[in-house]
Amino acid sequence: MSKTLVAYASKMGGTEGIAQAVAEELRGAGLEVDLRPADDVSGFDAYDSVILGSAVYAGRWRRPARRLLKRLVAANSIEHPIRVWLFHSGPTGPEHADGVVPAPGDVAAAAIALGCAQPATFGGRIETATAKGFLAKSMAKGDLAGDFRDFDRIRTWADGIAAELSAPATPPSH
Ligand SMILES: Cc1cc2nc3c(=O)[nH]c(=O)nc-3n(C[C@H](O)[C@H](O)[C@H](O)COP(=O)(O)O)c2cc1C
Repeated sequence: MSKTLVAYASKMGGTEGIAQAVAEELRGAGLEVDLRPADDVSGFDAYDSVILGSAVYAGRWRRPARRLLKRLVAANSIEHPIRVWLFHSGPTGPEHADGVVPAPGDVAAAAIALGCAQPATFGGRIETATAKGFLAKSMAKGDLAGDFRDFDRIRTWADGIAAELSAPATPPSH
């Protein structure tokens, strides 16, 4: 039985909530799923598919997600092919939340190496109750404050992955 890893790097819990929703959706579709913080993944032997997501801070992925992505590129091989989907969460504020955040260069390059799609962008969250650090706390009082995670969109994205993972493998065409 194939198993899917949903891994995430989150500082204030917003991206963790997205990863939880993705994992729930896949489980609801009958798939076997492990949900883990990116820095708590020991290896990929048990998985034939991985969904990796990170919060975006100052235009970059969080370090545990960057590290895991590098390990994923190294682990993916003809002997053990791993199907990969990426997402990131960041934009907040009514004017930005639906926008696409381009993949940081290292992430874009890794997606090409893995042969997977560039990361899907989901809106982020900055709220007083969960903000960590001086900058986030002051942003939580400004125009960008709020929870802009669209869980319908997130679940629809996860449903698409579940459908791909559940589809019978296509035989090679000759
Ligand atoms: C200091 C700081 C810098 C941020 N930089 C970016 C950024 O460069 N791009 C972006 O889209 N979002 C940025 N954000 C928004 C966060 O990505 C958003 O709040 C996200 O939901 C945080 O995820 P987390 O709760 O999983 O840590 C920033 C937020 C803070 C507090």
